[in-house]
Amino acid sequence: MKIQFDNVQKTFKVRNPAGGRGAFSTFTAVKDVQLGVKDGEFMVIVGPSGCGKSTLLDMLGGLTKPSAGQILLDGKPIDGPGLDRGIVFQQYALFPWKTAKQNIEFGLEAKGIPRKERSERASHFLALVGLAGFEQRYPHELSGGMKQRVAIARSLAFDPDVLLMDEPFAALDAQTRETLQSELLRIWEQTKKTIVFITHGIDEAVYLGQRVAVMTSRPGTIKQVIDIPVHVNGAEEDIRSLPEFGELRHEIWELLRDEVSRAQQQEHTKAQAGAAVGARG
Ligand SMILES: Nc1ncnc2c1ncn2[C@@H]1O[C@H](COP(=O)(O)OP(=O)(O)OP(=O)(O)O)[C@@H](O)[C@H]1O
Repeated sequence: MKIQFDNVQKTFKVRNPAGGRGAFSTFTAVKDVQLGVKDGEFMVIVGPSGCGKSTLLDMLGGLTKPSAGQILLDGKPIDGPGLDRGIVFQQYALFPWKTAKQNIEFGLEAKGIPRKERSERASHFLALVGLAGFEQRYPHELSGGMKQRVAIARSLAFDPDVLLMDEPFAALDAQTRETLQSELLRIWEQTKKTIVFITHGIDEAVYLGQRVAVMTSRPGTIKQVIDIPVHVNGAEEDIRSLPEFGELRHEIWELLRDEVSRAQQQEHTKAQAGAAVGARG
């Protein structure tokens, strides 16, 4: 396995609603997460809001550590961020004062890559994401979709083994999102990267993933992993209208439906408890 989540748990210390000194308790965001991702695999993680998807990805990126269990990358426990993993977030995080090309070159410079190679690599990856001819544009001169393409090109230019994507297309309009989804599949086929992609979107999960891991709501854990047959998962135009696509979408929707209502119930109970505390205080 390229990546192995081994009984991973993450807890946070949170303030109690009643307040006061020492009024902290432990909140379990994810627990018992057991999941393997194969080398070169496109794994999608889908789950209700707040179930711990970003927490899992942050731990994979080495931005935070598991409270229990471990995450292995190539058999070694992850111990902080590294250039072997590239992260693409929902927000583009580009430097506004640098052009598209300079945004990519900047990271490569920090990696010690010579000027000529930096320039070649930046142009190559901008072309790969469909932005040839836009090298000299500043972020404010690019659309949301284009900015996200630059962010993806920047991650790829580092040549990481693994690409971690946290709802990268969530802020885009539907048409741009679909275009970028099919481009991402094309790029994945060309580069053979291992991709872990997080989303709320069921269609997006079925369209992109070779496997889709469905999470439970609080505490987040893996409820089921669904295999997506090769012919359903592909860059061809009308894959979304295949009956199998609809069946898989429905299967995941049903798995999620119970979780979403459970999460809503939890919110409701929490709100009532908060109101009771407020009334007492
Ligand atoms: N630093 C933190 N301190 C306390 N609680 C946190 C912290 N980070 C996340 N959480 C809690 O952990 C849970 C999981 O959060 P996370 O952001 O991973 O969920 P998510 O599935 O990515 O949500 P969404 O889909 O809404 O982005 C949430 O209930 C959140 O409030």
